[in-house]
Amino acid sequence: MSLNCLRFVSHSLKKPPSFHLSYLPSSSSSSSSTVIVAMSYSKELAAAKKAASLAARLCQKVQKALLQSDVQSKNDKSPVTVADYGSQALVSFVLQQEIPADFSLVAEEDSKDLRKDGAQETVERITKLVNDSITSDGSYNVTLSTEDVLKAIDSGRSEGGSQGRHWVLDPIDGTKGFLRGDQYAIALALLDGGKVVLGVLACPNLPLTSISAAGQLSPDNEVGCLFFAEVGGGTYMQPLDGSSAVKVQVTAVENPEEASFFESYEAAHSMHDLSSLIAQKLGVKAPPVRIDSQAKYGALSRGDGAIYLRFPHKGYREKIWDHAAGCIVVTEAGGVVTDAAGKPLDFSRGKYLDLDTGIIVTNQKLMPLLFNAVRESIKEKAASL
Ligand SMILES: Nc1ncnc2c1ncn2[C@@H]1O[C@H](COP(=O)(O)O)[C@@H](O)[C@H]1OP(=O)(O)O
Ligand SMILES: [Mg+2]
Repeated sequence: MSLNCLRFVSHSLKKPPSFHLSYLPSSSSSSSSTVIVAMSYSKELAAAKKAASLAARLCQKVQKALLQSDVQSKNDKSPVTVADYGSQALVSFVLQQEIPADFSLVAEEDSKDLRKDGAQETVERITKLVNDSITSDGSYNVTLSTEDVLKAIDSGRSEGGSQGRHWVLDPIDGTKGFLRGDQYAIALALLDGGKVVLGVLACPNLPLTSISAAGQLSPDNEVGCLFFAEVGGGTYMQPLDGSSAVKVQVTAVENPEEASFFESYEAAHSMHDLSSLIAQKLGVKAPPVRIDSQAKYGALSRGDGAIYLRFPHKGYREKIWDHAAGCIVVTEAGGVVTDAAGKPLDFSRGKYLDLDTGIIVTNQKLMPLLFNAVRESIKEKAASL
């Protein structure tokens, strides 16, 4: 049991902020009293924030160079490859330094392609980026070799599951957005016993103030948000540069006519025609706000929009790293995240989410209306095929 796990016995305990309560059988076999274990994940949360912020800085550096480069190299996918692996290596390194015990990481990348002939130069670029990030932070007096970096990437090979603790990482969520110069996120969560207990979303290009319904950024708008949430502790947002955090809440909008909705920028990732039908049924007036990555969950958690609709095309299987951090960021801000059948997302079954058709997100008041509109629209769409 971790050091930051507090144990006490109570019959009328109120849930304290930032603590997650779970019930265990009493350690005394003769007693029938209930022992309540209050878990604080503050050390893990601090490590996750540090890891995601450093990875965001690494990604920003690569994206800046990419956007300044000529047209030909903009068509080249290698910058995102380098940033993706670099981000995973860095997050893995920081987490292992900060929380070494029982380390387990479920992450999107592995080093297979990097160990192939011809990849040496890429591995060296990644290693340099990671070492530059470690040096600029100043807390770790080490220089990683290329093999250290490959090993750090490969430590993300865990399968997750319902037992124990597992970090869950998408090192760059929204690679298409990253290449376009738009939104992307570094998404990191912790599972404990199959439940998401903390989540951090670093969104380097998300404005600090609400994004407009048109999704347009004003040129003087400062960007770079870090959202973080711990079970029972609410959701907070702070600038990625580290200044103080503010508590955020999903919108209180109850009238769908006043709601706006988020969906994927990429039509290949979510059926825009289905979300348009749902919005029409609900009476939503605003046009969809299309942005890449789990930045959608972050924006929703602070009330920029009221609804997030995600309906991948047939056959696509959702991965846990694409939703774990976003899900807790929204639920701790008062929102609800379910699949299209109204069931909560189950992160305990390994790398994949086993869900019905799609993911819908909104506040508690709007969910019943949204759920009905989703069911009707899915039926209508199926009947028209
Ligand atoms: N065909 C697909 N349908 C749905 N999601 C997809 C598909 N292909 C990739 N994705 C994933 O969607 C996420 C981005 O969603 P959005 O467009 O809403 O930002 C990424 O994690 C991306 O995975 P990957 O990270 O492997 O590219
Ligand atoms: Mg992703």
